[in-house]
Amino acid sequence: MSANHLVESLDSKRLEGSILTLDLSLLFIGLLCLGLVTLLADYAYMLYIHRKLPPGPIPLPLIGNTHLLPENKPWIYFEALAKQYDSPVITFWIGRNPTIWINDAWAASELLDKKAALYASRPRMLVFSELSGVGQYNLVNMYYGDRWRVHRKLTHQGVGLQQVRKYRGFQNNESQVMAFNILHDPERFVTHMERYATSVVSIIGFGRRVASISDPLITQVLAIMQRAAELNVPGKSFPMIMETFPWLAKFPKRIAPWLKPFGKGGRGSAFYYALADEANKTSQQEPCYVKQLFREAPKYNLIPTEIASLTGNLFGAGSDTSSSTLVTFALACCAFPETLPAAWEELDRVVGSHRSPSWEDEPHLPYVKAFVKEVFRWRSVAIIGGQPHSPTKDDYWKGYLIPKNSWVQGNTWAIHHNEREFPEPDRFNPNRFLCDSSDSRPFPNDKGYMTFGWGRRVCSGQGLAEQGTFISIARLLWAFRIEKARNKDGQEVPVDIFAYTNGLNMRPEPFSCSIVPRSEPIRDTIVAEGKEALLELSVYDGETKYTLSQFYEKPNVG
Ligand code: HEM
Repeated sequence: MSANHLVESLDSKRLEGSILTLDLSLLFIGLLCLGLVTLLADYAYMLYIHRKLPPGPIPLPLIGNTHLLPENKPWIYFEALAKQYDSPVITFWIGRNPTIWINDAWAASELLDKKAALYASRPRMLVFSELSGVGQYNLVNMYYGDRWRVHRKLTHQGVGLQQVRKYRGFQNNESQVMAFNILHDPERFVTHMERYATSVVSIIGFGRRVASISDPLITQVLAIMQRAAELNVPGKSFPMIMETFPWLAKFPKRIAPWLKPFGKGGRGSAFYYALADEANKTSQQEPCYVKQLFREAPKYNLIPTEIASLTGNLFGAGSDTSSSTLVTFALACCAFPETLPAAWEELDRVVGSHRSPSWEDEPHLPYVKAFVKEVFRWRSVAIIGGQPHSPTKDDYWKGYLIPKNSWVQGNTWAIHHNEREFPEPDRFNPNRFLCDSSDSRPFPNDKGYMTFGWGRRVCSGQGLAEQGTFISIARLLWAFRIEKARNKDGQEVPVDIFAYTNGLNMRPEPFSCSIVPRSEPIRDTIVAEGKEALLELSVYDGETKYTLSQFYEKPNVG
């Protein structure tokens, strides 16, 4: 090759290189422009829709309003937004999705109760439903439709209003055992409340009681439920940030460490199915919910994951909620001792010392009933009304659009915190629920609270929870003086009525209190009734060979 040829060939290589670089730059610029145009078009659409929706902060492209979310307790922030925009119904964009927050009882009733059929569905819930692995196999998450109807019907066969009266015997016994345990071990009152609530649903589901506070159903399952509830509150950290950026969930798990906490999904299903199958084969009890489910399974083509979710929901939806409500009751007693003498007077007059309250006493205990309602209202456990509802077609509220399939959440905190219905809302005041009291105000439903949700998705276990909460609070009020603890110097240890967990189901942060029987005759009655209750409950004694930890590495049950 001559020197000339060499120079020419070098030049042509350089030229080719330059053309390639130019091509790549053009491609890059082209893609950038396309991306920018798409982003602008998408943002223009967001702003266009935003104008039609209930008021709320202007969304940013892609992230919507997510950056505005507080680290903790967003329900307080949404309550403030409703005041700022002077509208009980507001819009808050989670990423590119507008979510609608209802902050007032009348608007909630108008939309979710009066238009129950329209708002009977759930929206897409990436974190709570899809990544958890059970999604549309669980009643709690299901879109409205035939399968939801089947699950709702089956759940009612277990804990519907007709059924729960039959459970009064063992529910009362378990509550007597709770009082007996608290008498002997008052420091661990929270654990005894958890055992009580878990045991009641365990007897219903599996015909087996939870006798010990170290039972894995309490130490493992309840702990995981509480953690899951904390993770599923709208927020800007993991995992909820994936509701803002759903594409983050599309990575293969081996290269996406943020998806690791979701494991293989469905291990809870495998555990609950194993418990159900075991109880179906071994339990001697009737009625026993799992036996009924296995009998109905062929008729409704229930797959194992569905059997697992129907039984698992008793624990997932029923035990933490019920026990947290009782912990709130204890906190209210400590913080508002002035509300107790009226309850004691009523209980002493109607019940006396030689027996504890029964359901037959209920009509004669109006103040205690009002006390229970105020516990449900004051610090409602499902603080944002459980899972969101979703309209099955476009709807309008005061001319504002509520789009089909959108995320519509009742903010129970704001609803129960409204000065108009509940003056001085942070003050625990049972008189609000006495109809002849000057503290009582109009409310859109007869119960006077919205603790159990709305419309067709109203809590399936409401009857069981209300029945159990009444008998337990009546008994604990009758049995004990529940007061602030005292330090070494005899001074009261203050309690903080705002120190609550950040979960979807909230409960008071740990606090110490003093729990002593109100009199010697009452102490004797607690002991006698507790021992008798244990004897009566012994028919439900039993063991399981399964714990949740055995299922950590096992796949879904199909
Ligand atoms: C104090 C106790 C309880 C409270 C405060 C409570 C509250 C709630 C709330 C607010 C909802 C959502 C309602 C809605 O979407 O409008 C709900 C749903 C549900 N609850 Fe409860 N609950 C309690 C106890 C129970 C118990 C004991 C069970 C069963 C044993 C249960 C089973 C369910 C189920 C299955 C759903 C889903 C219903 C559906 O989506 O169709 N809950 N609960």
